[in-house]
Amino acid sequence: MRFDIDLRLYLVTGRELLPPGKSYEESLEEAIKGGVTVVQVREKKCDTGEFLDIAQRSKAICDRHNIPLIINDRVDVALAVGAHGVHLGQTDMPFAVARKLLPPNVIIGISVNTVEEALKACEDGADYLGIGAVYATSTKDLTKPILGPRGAARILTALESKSIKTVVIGGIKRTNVLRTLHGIRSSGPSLRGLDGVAVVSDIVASTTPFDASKQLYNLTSAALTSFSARSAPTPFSTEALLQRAVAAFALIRKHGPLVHQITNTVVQNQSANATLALGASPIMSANPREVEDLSKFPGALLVNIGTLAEEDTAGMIAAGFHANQHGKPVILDPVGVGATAHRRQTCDKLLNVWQATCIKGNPGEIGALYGSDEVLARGVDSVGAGFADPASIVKNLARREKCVVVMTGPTDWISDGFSVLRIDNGHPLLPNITGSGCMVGSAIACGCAAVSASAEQARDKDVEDGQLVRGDILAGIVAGLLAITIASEVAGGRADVKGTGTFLPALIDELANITPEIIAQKAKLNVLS
Ligand SMILES: Cc1ncc(COP(=O)(O)OP(=O)(O)O)c(N)n1
Ligand SMILES: Cc1nc(C(=O)O)sc1CCOP(=O)(O)O
Repeated sequence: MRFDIDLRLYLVTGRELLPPGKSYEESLEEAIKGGVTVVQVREKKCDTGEFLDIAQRSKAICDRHNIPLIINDRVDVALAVGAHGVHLGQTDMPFAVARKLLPPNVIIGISVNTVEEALKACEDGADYLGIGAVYATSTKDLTKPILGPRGAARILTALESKSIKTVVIGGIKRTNVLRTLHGIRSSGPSLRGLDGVAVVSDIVASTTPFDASKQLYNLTSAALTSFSARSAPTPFSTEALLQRAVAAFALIRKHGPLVHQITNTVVQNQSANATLALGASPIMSANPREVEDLSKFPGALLVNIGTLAEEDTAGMIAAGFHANQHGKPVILDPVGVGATAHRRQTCDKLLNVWQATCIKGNPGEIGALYGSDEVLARGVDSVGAGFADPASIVKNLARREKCVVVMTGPTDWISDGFSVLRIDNGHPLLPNITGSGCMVGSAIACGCAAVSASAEQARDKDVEDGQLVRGDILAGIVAGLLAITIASEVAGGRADVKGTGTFLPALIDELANITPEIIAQKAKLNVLS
């Protein structure tokens, strides 16, 4: 029977990173007191005698606090100090040899960077996997590709049927740990997530390792507890969702939340006017120097890659990162992502840094993100008849990206990865004005901003709940979609609207005129599953 270790906060040591004046023992003990649940001694530069000495001193501290100790690379050192386990990389002693040398109760963890390595380690009988590197790190010279949360999630998806424990490593910090845990989950039915995170510099390089590990532990523990308490959401009826969406719409007017929009130069003005008409407050800025401050206001962030200027990308990356950190919903509008390799690479980069709350696109854009060529894009537009099975496309992409996916068109298809819904509101003039899709993105962002601001106002900030965003996000998204599509119907039906030129100002007027009652009355919403 092997040790059953709690992997929630796995400290990997790094003596060379200690801040001046902090001893190794002091730092380790403070980190353990803060919440570290397992310690790995990692020494890459010392000889065997020094390694043994450090391992013995670490073991004494860990024993005092009843925390298991793992030794990096060296089976002999692990045996000599009576460690609870050994961590082996792909080029270290082969698993089978280490297994033979170690007592049966000593655990073996294996580093993996690919699905193949993960499956092989499971077959061999490893006790846990260290998946990495998730992000760039200066703690180690990486020789394998950086996985990003989505690459790590692909490994977890391949482990659907396995019971092996997993942690991730590489660049994990207090600022990104929630986003990491939320993003790295299997796309399969089990939705399995990680068992913990392994951290070096965010704890070891800190002058206050107690605080660092306490925060990391609280965030990780709360997130993992919230995942284990959660199964597939309870199914809901069309009527119930409509009620939620109507309530969410009313919150836009009640809170007037800030909607930070990094959007393209073609539509800035009309997106800002649509946001104001709905009752929210737009701010249009891609400047990396101010996105952190903006992320502190309740509301939402919209990232629209429509005119993708080089200088805007840094702002998009930083804005999403800080929005995740402050619990703000992030809406990605991947305009024209199918049109160029640069747009595809940019979306990949964005989605590997931050976790989107909602991805909204036309069929060409959603197909390009999904990796399907069933519907092709011409520039920013979709071409062809659409997907044969749009419900499966939105549901599968939502599961993969851990967010709500909205695919717009005469019918809007929406999924959170569990339910699929459709909305059949809209007017034929809507797609004929430039930037109508971008305004839909702004309306969705307004709905998300409202439910999030309302939930943030109500929550007890002293209790860590492990959530990345709060509020009834699906209802907020549906509220935004219904508001703009219904407003387009009313505007398009007006006698003074003669074509696209008169339609746009009428649409802005009708966005301002729309009420919860009009939404409840005119919604063509259907929950399909
Ligand atoms: C928990 C955890 N995961 C991965 C590693 C990396 O181990 P390895 O591949 O052996 O590389 P080095 O740490 O030896 O540089 C780890 N140490 N811990
Ligand atoms: C020891 C180690 N192994 C990695 C891997 O990818 O296998 S990354 C890494 C260093 C992690 O340090 P930090 O938390 O400071 O980024």
